[in-house]
Amino acid sequence: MDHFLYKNNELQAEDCQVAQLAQTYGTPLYIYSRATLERHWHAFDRAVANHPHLICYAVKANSNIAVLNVLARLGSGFDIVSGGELSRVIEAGGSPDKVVFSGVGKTVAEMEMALNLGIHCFNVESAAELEQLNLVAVRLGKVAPVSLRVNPDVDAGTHPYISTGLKENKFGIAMDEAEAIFARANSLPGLKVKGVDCHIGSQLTEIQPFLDAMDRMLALIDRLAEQGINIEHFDVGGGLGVTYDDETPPQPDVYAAALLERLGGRALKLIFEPGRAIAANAGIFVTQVLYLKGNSDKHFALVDGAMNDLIRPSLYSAWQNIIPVKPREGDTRNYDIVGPVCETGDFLGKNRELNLDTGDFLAVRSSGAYGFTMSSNYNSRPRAAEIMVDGSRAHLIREREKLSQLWQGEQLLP
Ligand SMILES: Cc1ncc(COP(=O)(O)O)c(C=O)c1O
Ligand SMILES: N[C@@H](CCCC[NH3+])C(=O)O
Repeated sequence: MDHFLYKNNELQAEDCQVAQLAQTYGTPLYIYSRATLERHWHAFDRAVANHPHLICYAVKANSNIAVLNVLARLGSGFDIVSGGELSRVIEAGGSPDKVVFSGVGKTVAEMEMALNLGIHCFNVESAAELEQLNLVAVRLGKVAPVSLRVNPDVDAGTHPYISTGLKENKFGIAMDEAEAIFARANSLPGLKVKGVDCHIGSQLTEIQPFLDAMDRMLALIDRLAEQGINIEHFDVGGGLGVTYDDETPPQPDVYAAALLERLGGRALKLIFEPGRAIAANAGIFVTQVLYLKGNSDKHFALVDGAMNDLIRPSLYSAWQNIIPVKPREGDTRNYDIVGPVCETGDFLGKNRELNLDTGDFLAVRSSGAYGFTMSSNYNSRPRAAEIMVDGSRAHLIREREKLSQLWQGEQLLP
């Protein structure tokens, strides 16, 4: 069930009126639905309920502390890519022993932090990183649980910028080097081999690339077993897509059932790292029309939200639905919805048929993932506020940035 629906011709966020929220908290504004976040997480967890598993929500999709806390309370694990994300998980009440640490460039300080907190597993992405992690662990008198991220060289069929499982991408260890690096990991005193990991890309709408990757990874796991290297878990990564427009990605139950079937009775624990599938449709981005302008063939709606708040349309030419918070009767016009940033590429959507007036609120749907987390202060614009609705209640979970925060920490020369 969608928790952002019209009621009496007004957009609601759960049981709250979006227009009222926009007036109370100001725009641009991110609004998340707690019920949707919980529903999406449970959909994943239920899909593998009969198999040993851990759902590690990918923090990069939406790292607001309240969002992480909602998921931590459900018992979620977390997939992190930095010390910053790890500290957010801890602040939000997440368990370090359910954290997997992905990323190609972990620093020594981040390794130390994660070892001292006792995370579930490091997803190691290169031979060089493996050696570094071993040194750090030995120095601290610890043994690091490791999984090697192997690049299965499959085409995820997604946008090139968010495809990660091809040989030409920077991620993971090449399949033909994997066995030797596993053997090396197995011989190092500071490491304990736990798993195998892959992640082939984001916003996948077909199941086949996941299955192709899985076949290659399972064949590797079987070869490792022959060498006496026993793998406890298989981390399948994230990447399950969502509906932005008319895509029909598999639902988590269909996706998980297909993976479980491929597993063929192997007693491997499965780790999932979904980000977008949990957070994207749990959020909207609300912006207000500042000015309408146009000429005989082009109409622009200048809104107070911009590419610094929501960069997906500019960066990936991503299409996200833009809907009026209070739809008007009457004729529509073809608008480009553009922000105040001084870039031609600053748009939230192009060619949208809408009936607009100055002061109207618009909602950009599916903005709960890779929205706020990718925002910036470009043009010295303060970051938007974030709120979470929970039934008829709304909670401010991050205040709009104040102008003075934009230069905090910067110093004049003496
Ligand atoms: C290693 C890893 N895990 C999980 C994710 C989450 O991906 P998604 O939000 O597509 O589920 C990503 C991002 O693509 C990633 O790089
Ligand atoms: N930020 C991307 C997804 C990247 C996933 C991170 N590995 C998006 O908005 O679609």
